[in-house]
Amino acid sequence: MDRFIIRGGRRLEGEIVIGGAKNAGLKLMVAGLLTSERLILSNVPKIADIETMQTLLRQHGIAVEPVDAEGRTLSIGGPITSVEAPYDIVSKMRASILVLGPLLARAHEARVSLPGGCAIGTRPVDLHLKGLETLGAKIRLENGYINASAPGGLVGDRILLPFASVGATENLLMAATLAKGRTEIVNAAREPEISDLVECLNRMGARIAGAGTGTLVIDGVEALTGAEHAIMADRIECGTYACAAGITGGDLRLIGGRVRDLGAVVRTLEEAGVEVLEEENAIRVRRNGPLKGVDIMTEPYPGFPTDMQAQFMAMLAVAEGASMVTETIFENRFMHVPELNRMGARINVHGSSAIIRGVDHLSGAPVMATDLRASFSLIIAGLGAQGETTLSRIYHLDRGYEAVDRKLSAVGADIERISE
Ligand SMILES: CC(=O)N[C@H]1[C@@H](OP(=O)(O)OP(=O)(O)OC[C@H]2O[C@@H](n3ccc(=O)[nH]c3=O)[C@H](O)[C@@H]2O)O[C@H](CO)[C@@H](O)[C@@H]1O
Ligand SMILES: C=C(OP(=O)(O)O)C(=O)O
Repeated sequence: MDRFIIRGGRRLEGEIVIGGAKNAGLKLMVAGLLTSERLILSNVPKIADIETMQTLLRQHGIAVEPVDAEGRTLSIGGPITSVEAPYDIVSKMRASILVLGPLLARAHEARVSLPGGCAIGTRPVDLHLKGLETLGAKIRLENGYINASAPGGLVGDRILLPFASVGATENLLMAATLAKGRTEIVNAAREPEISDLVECLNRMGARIAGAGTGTLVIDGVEALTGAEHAIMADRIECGTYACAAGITGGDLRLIGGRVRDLGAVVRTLEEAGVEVLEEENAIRVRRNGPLKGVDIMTEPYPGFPTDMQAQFMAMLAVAEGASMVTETIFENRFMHVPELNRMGARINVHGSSAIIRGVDHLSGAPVMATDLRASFSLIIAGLGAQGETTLSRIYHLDRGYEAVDRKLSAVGADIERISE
């Protein structure tokens, strides 16, 4: 298993190109299930989850072919030959559940493995299922699979989500594009990745209004066409490198990053003493003064994203004063805390909140990654620490971050990937 060795204490300076967003790209690929024509996606990141999604789409009979030599533009489309999403793929990547709505909408049936929980929480999919039932689907759970059918096709209706779930909004939104009549999703999630998906679906001929607001109105159409779409830049990758600049007192230009996508992250960086400057097609982040403790509460967009919580915690471990981080989205997203404490951090968890008492410095240690963002929080800690940190189980990181060692080395970090 590969691992990273990080020798900390180097200031990061220079430019990092932010890749296409994992959490937009995966859903945009799934949108390829909604048409028999070709969907051409560019700015595709080279990460393991995108590979897994290619495997899943091919399992459904959909062709996924690179258009350029590097495979950063993909052509997706074709007839659906299987409506089954098997356990071995879904258990690898929870976003696989998003094929359920599109399969039902186009093929009128689906058999999708239940995803189960993961390291950060139990993560039920009840809102996806209830919403699809509202659109007329018959759903039966059997042998760990969701068996769903809508022989006459889905029919539009009003769906009130009790919580603004990102995945449920996306599943229902895609399903509704081919339903008969009008669907209204109330209390829809407003994450920028959903707006990116809506933009692409509308290019494919869907009729969706309200992107970026809490109410999506979808007028179903007979069929969707092919289209071309560039995946938005990854706001979480952008925020992650901003924390790396923050802990090292660095100065980074994050190419492709957009302030408007970062929501509450910008204000929180500034409160912590990291300056954020908007430039043309880039964000510049730098820190000259001390890091200061801040309080954070994770919330749906435009609030502070749960996917940035672990990275901020690593940075705040060496801030002046205390910080309180409250996690409201997932019930078990503090797995990085014991590892950060092994590096000298002083963090106590009480229920859904963590108190971080800033220490003078962290010290390198062997640590273990538990999930995607937790992995990067340990890299951030390692970059700011004295001495050497070895991070193992980095397959979690490979799910969602491309070329971490290359990007960080190019801006002055001492980081090495050891392949075994
Ligand atoms: C691939 C992808 O885009 N993943 C993102 C997506 O995950 P995902 O789409 O799974 O996140 P949701 O917004 O659906 O989940 C948020 C909370 O709602 C709960 N819930 C969700 C659905 C449901 O049917 N029932 C239910 O109880 C979940 O268990 C969780 O506690 O949004 C999360 C919240 O911004 C991010 O952290 C993930 O990175
Ligand atoms: C939690 C994440 O992803 P997923 O929903 O795919 O587990 C994430 O991107 O931080």
